[in-house]
Amino acid sequence: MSSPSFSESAEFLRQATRATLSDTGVLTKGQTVPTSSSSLSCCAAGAPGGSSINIMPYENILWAKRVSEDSNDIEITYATERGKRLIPATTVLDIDNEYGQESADAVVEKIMKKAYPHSKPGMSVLIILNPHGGQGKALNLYLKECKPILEAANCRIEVLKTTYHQHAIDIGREIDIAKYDMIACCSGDGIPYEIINGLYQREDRVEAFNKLIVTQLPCGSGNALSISCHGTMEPSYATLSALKSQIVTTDLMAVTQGEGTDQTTRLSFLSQTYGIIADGDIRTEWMRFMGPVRFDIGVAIQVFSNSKYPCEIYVKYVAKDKSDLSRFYQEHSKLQYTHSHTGLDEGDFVLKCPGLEDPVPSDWEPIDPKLTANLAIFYTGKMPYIAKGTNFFPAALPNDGTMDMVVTDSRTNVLTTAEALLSLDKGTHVWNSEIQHSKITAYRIIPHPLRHTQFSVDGEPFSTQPLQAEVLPAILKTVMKNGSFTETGFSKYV
Ligand SMILES: Nc1ncnc2c1ncn2[C@@H]1O[C@H](COP(=O)(O)OP(=O)(O)OP(=O)(O)O)[C@@H](O)[C@H]1O
Repeated sequence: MSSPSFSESAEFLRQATRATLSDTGVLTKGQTVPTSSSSLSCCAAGAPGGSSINIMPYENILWAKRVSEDSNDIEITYATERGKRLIPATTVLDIDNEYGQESADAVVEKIMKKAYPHSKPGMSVLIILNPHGGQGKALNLYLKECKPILEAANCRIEVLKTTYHQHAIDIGREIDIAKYDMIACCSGDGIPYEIINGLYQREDRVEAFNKLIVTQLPCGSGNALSISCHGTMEPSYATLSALKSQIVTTDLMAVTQGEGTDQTTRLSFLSQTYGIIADGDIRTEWMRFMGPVRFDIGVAIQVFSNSKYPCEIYVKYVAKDKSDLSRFYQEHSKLQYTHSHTGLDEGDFVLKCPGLEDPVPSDWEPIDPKLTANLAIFYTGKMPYIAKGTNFFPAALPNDGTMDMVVTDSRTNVLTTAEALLSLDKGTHVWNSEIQHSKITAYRIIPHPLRHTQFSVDGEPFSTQPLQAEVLPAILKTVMKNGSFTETGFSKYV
């Protein structure tokens, strides 16, 4: 099915509508500009005397330009709600020049500055599209929801489709970084993971991470990056957020397995898990046709069968118990996380922890062996939402230099575990006294090879060799709608 082109979906008002600029948007009086009921989109307000005032918020404006050299009328293209998604629309306005002798060009410049306070208009965007993503829906979602917004915002767009498993690693390793401002992954979480790792494997990785913004336009079945950063699962809303939001440099986690020359390190932006959750994902691979619900089923099966995953875990804590963690969160959540960052150097990518062949450092603590002999869930993460409605790491902060760790014991009453898992949407599970929740900078986990299982790193299967991870602070440029992660509600409880 072909998607509506921009000109088909736009609503043109041929006659210029009188308008003025306000602090928050462009105001039109009397005549109605196409509007929507969404607060994110344009909204109409009643004015005294029955005439209406319509507000087109700057955050929805994609482009402004003079209609022609002979006219002072200004054509504005903006995102407006249609059903559940945003589409571009265009209107022509005769904007009051109440700012002295300003020319129409100066008014256009003013609108564009207000429309793009955090980013460059007309970015050069490389779309990495996984045609199999989201049970095969990714291409259609891109054409219908993302492309019209990108085109209306005058982005330079190049699309690369992945044609084999891990293709995006090769793309990240080989692309000409000079050509792009942003890599937008029209996919699930697998493609951003691969792109980040491809960039990491480049000789010029410092330049690559200094230059490129990596984001997700949610077209997969797991879209944690978009939910955590854009606060939405809707690709058109995420596209608007990708173009407009503040750039934040987030921490990543370096995950190492193997020793000496066999050592491999991968970057993880989301999470690593071992035990029930990893098994729930891996053992239900065959249920992929069911979509995300397969994961819930997998976890429920493991919880109710009281599965345990014996291992040893050594941790470098920053905030071990819940009260330390609350204090740490209060201090760090107030910090400003946005900055334009071009100052990385090779030292930022060098691992600081000893290799797996070396002893665990003396300032790392073992988790109680009685617990790890009966481990149910080991989960470390950097982003709050690991799936829609799953607020697993509500205390996660973009660049606090830590990862959040959640550990549970299979000896805990099944109903207590189930209750904790049922409160994942609110993120209140971390307050359950049976759940260990800490902020850490590094860990080593050594599974006891008793059963056939795997680690899951950003949703990708990793073998059950010993695994070590450490935080690489503030190295990935991404965009976050409010300059930080999507609200989790954690601050209400600290
Ligand atoms: N053309 C392709 N053929 C086979 N595998 C592919 C292809 N393109 C990408 N992949 C693989 O698909 C996997 C999942 O990608 P992605 O996260 O985008 O999709 P998803 O719909 O969220 O799937 P998942 O349910 O696995 O999270 C990645 O491991 C990636 O390497």
